[in-house]
Formats: sequence, C-alpha cells, structure tokens
Amino acid sequence: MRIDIVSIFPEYLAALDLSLVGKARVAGLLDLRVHDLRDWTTDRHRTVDDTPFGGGAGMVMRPDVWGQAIDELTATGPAHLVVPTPSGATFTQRTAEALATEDQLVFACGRYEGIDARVAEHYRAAGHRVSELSIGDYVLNGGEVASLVMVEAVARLLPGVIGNPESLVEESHGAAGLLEYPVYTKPPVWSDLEVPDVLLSGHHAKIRRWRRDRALEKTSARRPDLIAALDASTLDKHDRAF
Ligand SMILES: Nc1cc(-c2ccc3cc[nH]c3c2)n[nH]1
Repeated sequence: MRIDIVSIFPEYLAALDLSLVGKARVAGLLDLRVHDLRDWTTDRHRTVDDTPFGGGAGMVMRPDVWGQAIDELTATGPAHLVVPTPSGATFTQRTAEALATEDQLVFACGRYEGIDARVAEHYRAAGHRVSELSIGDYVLNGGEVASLVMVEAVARLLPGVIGNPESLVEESHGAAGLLEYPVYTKPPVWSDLEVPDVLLSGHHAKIRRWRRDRALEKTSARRPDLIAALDASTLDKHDRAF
C-alpha cells in the first residue's frame, strides 16, 4: 500500500518514522510519503489560504493549490482521498479495515477553517473514492493528528506489520466484537494485588473462558451498544449471563 499525507506542517507526521509503522516503511511493507502542501504553491509567499466567501471568521484553504497536489499524487492510479474533519463520518475499526484494502490512500490535512468544499466534490466527480472522516466528537486545530491516528490504525492491519496477527482478533473492536479482557504480567503480586489464579493454572480452556467472560463483562458495562450489535449466533448460553 501507498499512503500520501499532505500538510502545511509535514514535521507533525514525524511520528510515523517511529516504532511499528517506521519499521514497516523500512521493510518495504508500506510506502508512506509525507508532503508539504506549499510545494504546490506558485506565489512568492507560498499562499495556501484565503478569506471565506460569505464572510465569517478565519481563513479557508484554497482549492487550486490542493488540486495541484492531489492531481499529482493520484496520477499513477486509483486513490482513496481521506479528508479528516470534525464534520465527517466516524472513523471506526471497520473503517480502518476497509481503508487497509486500498492500493493508495491520500490524506489531505486541513488547517484554518478547513479545505474549500469543492476539493472533495471535484474528486468524487472525477471518480475517486472520497471519505470525509472524524476521529471523534471533539475539535482539533488541523487534520494532522487525525491522520496520524487513522494511518496507525490502518497500517497495523497490513500483512507483516504487527508480529502476531492473531492478536488482532481478541483486541478491543477486533473480530470478536468485544472490548479486550484485562492483561497481566510479572510480578505475580504487585502493590498487594494478585494476578487471577486461573491465569497461573495452565488450564487453557478455563483461561479462554475466563478471558471471554471478562471481555463480555467489560463490554456490557462500558459499551452495551457493542453487545447489542453482536450477531446473536456468536453468543453461547453462558455468554448471555452478562
Ligand atoms: N475528529 C476531528 C477532526 C478534526 C479536524 C480535522 C481537520 C481540521 C482542519 C482544521 N481543523 C480541523 C479539525 N477535529 N476533530
């Protein structure tokens, strides 16, 4: 997969040089490129914004500069344009799974009051998939942090990026559709708190059952909406006790 991220603060995306995503780039599992939007400006002040039509506070990012950038970056084939915005559809694990199947993603990081609405309209009309996505109901100062979140959530789903793909099933919002069970490691006693005996028993069936019970318990308590969304056939009689 190729991912292009365009921003007027490209250094904001430096975190993607680190850890698993950074290693995946070095290993060639992910072709991730960060670009400075101002590289597509033509004036001496490298202007990317202007005042909003209709009045109002702040500035709006110009469609012509974004058009030059996105045209160049999508010239080699079908790309999915992702535009982070607080007014977008909610980005979820299901969204990440869908984006992870794409050949190329282009993230357009807005600043100021956002990007001229004609940019998304233009690329939809040109046949591109365009997703205006929110990472939650709170307002950031730009699209960079949201892009970091979405790129990490997508990249970790790509083959070879995380060591044990089986862990994707049992983690929160994974294939099991539950929040993940509590995890423990050494020492067996810390701060007068003990690790649950079953986890020290070596009885794998009991451990699986205990973990599923804790996941059901946590999900029922914190996210009953996820329980309601579960396919009933995935819950056995024991499960229904939560
Ligand atoms: N979920 C969420 C996205 C954003 C966001 C995304 C892009 C821009 C551009 C200017 N302000 C922005 C805020 N805030 N919250």
